[in-house]
Amino acid sequence: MAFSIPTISLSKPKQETVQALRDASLTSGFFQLTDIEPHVSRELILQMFDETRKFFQLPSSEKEKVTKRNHLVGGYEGFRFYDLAKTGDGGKKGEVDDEDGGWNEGFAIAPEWGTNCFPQANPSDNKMEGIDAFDPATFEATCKAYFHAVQELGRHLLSLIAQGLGIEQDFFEGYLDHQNSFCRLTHYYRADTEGAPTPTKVEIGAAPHTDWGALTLLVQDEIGGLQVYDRALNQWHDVPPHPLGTGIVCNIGDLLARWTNNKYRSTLHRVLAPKRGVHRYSIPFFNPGNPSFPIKTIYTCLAEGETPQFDTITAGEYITSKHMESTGAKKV
Ligand SMILES: O=C(O)CCC(=O)C(=O)O
Ligand SMILES: [Fe+2]
Repeated sequence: MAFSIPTISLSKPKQETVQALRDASLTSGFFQLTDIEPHVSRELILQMFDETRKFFQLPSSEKEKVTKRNHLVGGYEGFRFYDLAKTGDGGKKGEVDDEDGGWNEGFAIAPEWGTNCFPQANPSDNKMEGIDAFDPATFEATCKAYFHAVQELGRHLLSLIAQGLGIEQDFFEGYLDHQNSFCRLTHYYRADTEGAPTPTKVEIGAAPHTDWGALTLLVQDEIGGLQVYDRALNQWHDVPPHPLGTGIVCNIGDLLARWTNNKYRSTLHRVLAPKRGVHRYSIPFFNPGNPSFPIKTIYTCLAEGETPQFDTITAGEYITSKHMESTGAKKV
């Protein structure tokens, strides 16, 4: 079957959506959601992207004041904070120069982490010539509103996914009841340095990787660059952007693959760097979940006589190990 990333409308009858989510999870592991308006309004997405752009336009010295201290708090992550190529089979494909990955900077937000990860008001520092003024209070309020809207949509989708797996609708509630979900506002950029040699290999914004949690919900702007790996044809497949605010890209993460004995696909994906001088913004929402929740193969995912491919592990153990692989960070 040809590889495709299906579009799933949230305005269809529930049973149809449950089936469409199941089919997509079993095949590409990626789908594009449309008709999201009752859950996350277009206006809120546009506002969030506006705030994101203003934040990243701040001078580095301002952004660095809110640098992320460890993986349990939010904050700013400078260029090349993560080396996703180290987290799995992503870096081994030989298409990418080792030195040429990770042309992105990020800001991780999670209201549960408290407010001290957000920039504090300091009007004289937070203004740059020629660009819109950055107002920390508006930034924080928008981040929180956006986060809560996407978090609730994620919860809704996981209840539909549970139904598609033939298990109790609230199966994932225990995973979500103490969630460590976060959004990573992301800015992809590679300066257009005059006289720089023409790249001989693809330039990478985010190295090939799989996502670690249950389900990722991503809003990307209209620049494009996200690609998904088609194992059967051994080639990369573009995930075309929708007009900003009208769609959300979702993908199954490693924990759902483990829960389902690898039936639901945690698919390798990457982001090409935008053309030099072009800015790209995207905002993924990740839900790594309750750290003490056990990730044990779901009984409906084992045929008679089939054995689990993975040992039971807690969500926290898995996510922490991935975080450490990708950043070289010490356990906190
Ligand atoms: O920016 C994108 O399109 C995808 C980013 C991504 O895959 C990630 O942050 O895990
Ligand atoms: Fe990803």
